[in-house]
Amino acid sequence: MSLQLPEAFEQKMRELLEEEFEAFMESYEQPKWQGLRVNRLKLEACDFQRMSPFSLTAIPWCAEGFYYADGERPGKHPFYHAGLYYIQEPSAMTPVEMLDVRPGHKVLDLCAAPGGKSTQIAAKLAGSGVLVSNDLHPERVKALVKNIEMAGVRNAVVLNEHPARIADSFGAYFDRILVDAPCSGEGMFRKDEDMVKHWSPQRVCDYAGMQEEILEAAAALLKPGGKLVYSTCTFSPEENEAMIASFLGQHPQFEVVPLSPTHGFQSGRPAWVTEKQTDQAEHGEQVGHAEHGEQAEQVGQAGQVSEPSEETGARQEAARLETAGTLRLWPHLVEGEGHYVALLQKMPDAQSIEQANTEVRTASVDSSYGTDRSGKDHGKGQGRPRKQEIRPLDTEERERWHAFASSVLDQTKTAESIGQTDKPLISWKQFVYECPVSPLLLSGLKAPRPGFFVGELKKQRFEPSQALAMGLRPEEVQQVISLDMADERVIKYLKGETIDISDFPHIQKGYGLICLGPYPLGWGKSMQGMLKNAYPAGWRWQ
Ligand SMILES: C[S@@+](CC[C@H](N)C(=O)[O-])C[C@H]1O[C@@H](n2cnc3c(N)ncnc32)[C@H](O)[C@@H]1O
Repeated sequence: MSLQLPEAFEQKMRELLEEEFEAFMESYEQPKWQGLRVNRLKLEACDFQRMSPFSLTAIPWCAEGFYYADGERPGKHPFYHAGLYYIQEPSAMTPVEMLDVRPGHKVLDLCAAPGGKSTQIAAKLAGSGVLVSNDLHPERVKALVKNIEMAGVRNAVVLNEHPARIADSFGAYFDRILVDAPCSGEGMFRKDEDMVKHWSPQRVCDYAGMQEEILEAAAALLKPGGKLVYSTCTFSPEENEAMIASFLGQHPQFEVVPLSPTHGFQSGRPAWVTEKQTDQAEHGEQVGHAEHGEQAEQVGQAGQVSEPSEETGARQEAARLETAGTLRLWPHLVEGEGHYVALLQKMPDAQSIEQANTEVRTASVDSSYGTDRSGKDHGKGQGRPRKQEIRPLDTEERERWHAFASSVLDQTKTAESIGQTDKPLISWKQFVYECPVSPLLLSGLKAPRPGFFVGELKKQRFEPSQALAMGLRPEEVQQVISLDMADERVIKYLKGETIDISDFPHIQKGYGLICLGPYPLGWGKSMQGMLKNAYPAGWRWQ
């Protein structure tokens, strides 16, 4: 086997898997599975299948998911630039499939970058409701922003925050929460050899600490009756069943919603939650990280650990058994990499522990991320991120927006629907967003995208964003230049070149939406039969 696995990992898996160990190890000899997920904000899976140049095979657990063949490069295709699909590892499509997202829901994706699952959630919301996508790491947030914009999502806010700070601001606001936790990544060893290099038993413990903190915030952010999916791409019981058992032990208002082990998935393994781990959870010393809440209360003043009560012991045991309703995806049993998924529900009658912060504060965001049309980061090169007010557009700014909307968009279809009372147009510096939540909720939070990025206020005019182009349908725009797949101008446009559009005589001076068939690629400005390219530098065909 060319892949050299850490000895301690191999030994641990041998002990856990017993007679299944050989089959598990043989999976490392097999090629990794590659998948893409069709973006239903743009088209139906069956329509994509008809026009796809790739050899697609359905992924059984995701109606929009397909395997593609080795050697194919869907990331290097104009369809990719049109946001028609997202390249996603097949097993990674499972957590959102289990989250039961419906249009109108308020959904939080707490560990979202680079955005595979956020774009999957957005497709399930179908433009109605709210998606808040968060990630702690600023560099990864840039990719998250781009992927959400490329998918044409219009109802998302992107945050770059500690989950506890989001909980302070939003309280129990969300119907659905995804915690796709940072983890030791054992399930990705076949796909990403870097994960192998960085693995160690200590890192498993470190990740367990992070996961517990993230789950604690998620618990406060979920509405009573709401559902939460916790997922990892690792095998270690400490980060999976033991994490869920410990969480349930401390949060009696939550229960596991059992998931069916179909498609070759396996049930969670309560037997792998060892007495040692249960004791650690009960006594508030989850391996390698800080104590929290109820656990910490059990540690006496002199640091002595008190015996858990009979009731606590029974609760821990019940919690351990509940993990049989969670799912494991094994690379030797499914056509995908290793994953773990648990679906939890907050009891409908649970008291909302955290109330939404109703204080009226000056809304402000801290932004140094994301790109404008020139490919520059918002706020980049201006020193450290600065705080500035989010505010509604003033009358003169609104006029600039309306002048743009009435000359470029089809007002009957769009100008009416952008910036209405439930989603006000707000500005941060010169950038304009349609905000799908009350801007007060974003007060003091780092929000690289406090909503759908519509464009920029420039001197005396409004310049539309790439995000707006990707979020529109051609019928919402007055001037559309629709090119066929075979047209060499498609690649030229994606490379940022000026293109000749003299064969579109009806196109007048001004903004036009360049489309690949009916799917937007970006803006251009036409003048005398030529189209000046407005495709952002960071998005261009390489
Ligand atoms: C497994 S990855 C998420 C993948 C993503 N859900 C997707 O489908 O594209 C875990 C993410 O958690 C982020 N992260 C790490 N610690 C975090 C924390 N304390 N709060 C929020 N996000 C965190 C990492 O930056 C990483 O992007």
